[in-house]
Amino acid sequence: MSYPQKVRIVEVGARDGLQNEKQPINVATKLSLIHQLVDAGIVHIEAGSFVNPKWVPQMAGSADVFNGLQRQRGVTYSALTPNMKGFEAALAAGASEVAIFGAASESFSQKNINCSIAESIVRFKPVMEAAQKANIPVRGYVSCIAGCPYEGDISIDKVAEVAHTLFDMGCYEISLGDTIGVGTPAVIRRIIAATQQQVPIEKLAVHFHDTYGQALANIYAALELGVSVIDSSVAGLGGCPYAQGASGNVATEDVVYMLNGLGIDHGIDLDKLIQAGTSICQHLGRSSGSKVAIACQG
Ligand SMILES: CC(C)(COP(=O)([O-])OP(=O)([O-])OC[C@H]1O[C@@H](n2cnc3c(N)ncnc32)[C@H](O)[C@@H]1OP(=O)([O-])[O-])[C@@H](O)C(=O)NCCC(=O)NCCSC(=O)C[C@@](C)(O)CC(=O)[O-]
Repeated sequence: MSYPQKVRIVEVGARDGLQNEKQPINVATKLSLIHQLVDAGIVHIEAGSFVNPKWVPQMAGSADVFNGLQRQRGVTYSALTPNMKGFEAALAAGASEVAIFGAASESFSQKNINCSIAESIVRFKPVMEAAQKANIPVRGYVSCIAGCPYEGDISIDKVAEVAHTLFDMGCYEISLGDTIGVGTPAVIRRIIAATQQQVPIEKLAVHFHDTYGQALANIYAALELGVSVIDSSVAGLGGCPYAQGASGNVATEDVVYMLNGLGIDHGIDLDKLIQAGTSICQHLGRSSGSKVAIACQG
């Protein structure tokens, strides 16, 4: 079986991971997490989100996070931007990349960003144009690829269609999100096979939540198909505020351990990564969601 020789990890712990936390997390803690992750070798990190703070209070301090970064050369510090207001704030804060986030589910789109899928595309267009003018790369997300917390089953054709629309608009990469972690490898294979008819496989990333314990198996299936970009969250932090019951993203430590076993290059120091996860878990007063971190720490 052939896999990509090299994988890029997109670390989403500081955004997707922390956005759902009920307890306040100060800017210094977020910065410490981001700096530790970069020190561990992460080169692509979602550092925050410029959304309505009434909707996602935990991301309210994102401008301060961006302003406080000790930026390292070669590291991408990205932010979610659902509309022009978010984009302008991200630009002012110095985000090196932004992400627009759509969905393959109408109901999820309404709950998450307060508009239909078609309306979301209309809102994204000026963001794309402004980003192109400012030379800021734009990543695109498609949520609910394998199921929706409100509608259940989602058409694979819809996933491929939304992915194609975002790619066609100018997103350099499309991240396929199994927001509630219901996918299994056979389903994920079908989704990727259909989507790669519309978006080249090297432009696809996978973003799997581990709610049903399927994330690593699904990533393995994606690797077999040639996907080489994986979103993950240190210590398996996270969940989506608009997807009841969604647990964290797959833990970065567990992905790195699996990549090590497969001999796939990723550039991350597992010990330092585990340390970063331990620090944030201690701060949050909870145990790690990474099986590898738990095993390595006895
Ligand atoms: C998208 C909006 C803003 C639309 O919200 P809206 O209510 O439709 O926006 P609006 O344009 O009608 O404005 C209403 C109010 O929101 C404010 N507003 C408008 N835009 C912004 C902005 N950018 N930043 C700050 N404030 C903003 C605006 O200023 C106004 O304030 P008011 O006059 O009432 O005081 C809202 O629905 C929202 O903030 N939603 C939160 C979405 C979110 O962050 N979800 C979690 C991330 S997505 C995710 O986790 C999934 C993913 C990506 O990880 C992949 C996966 O797992 O599947």
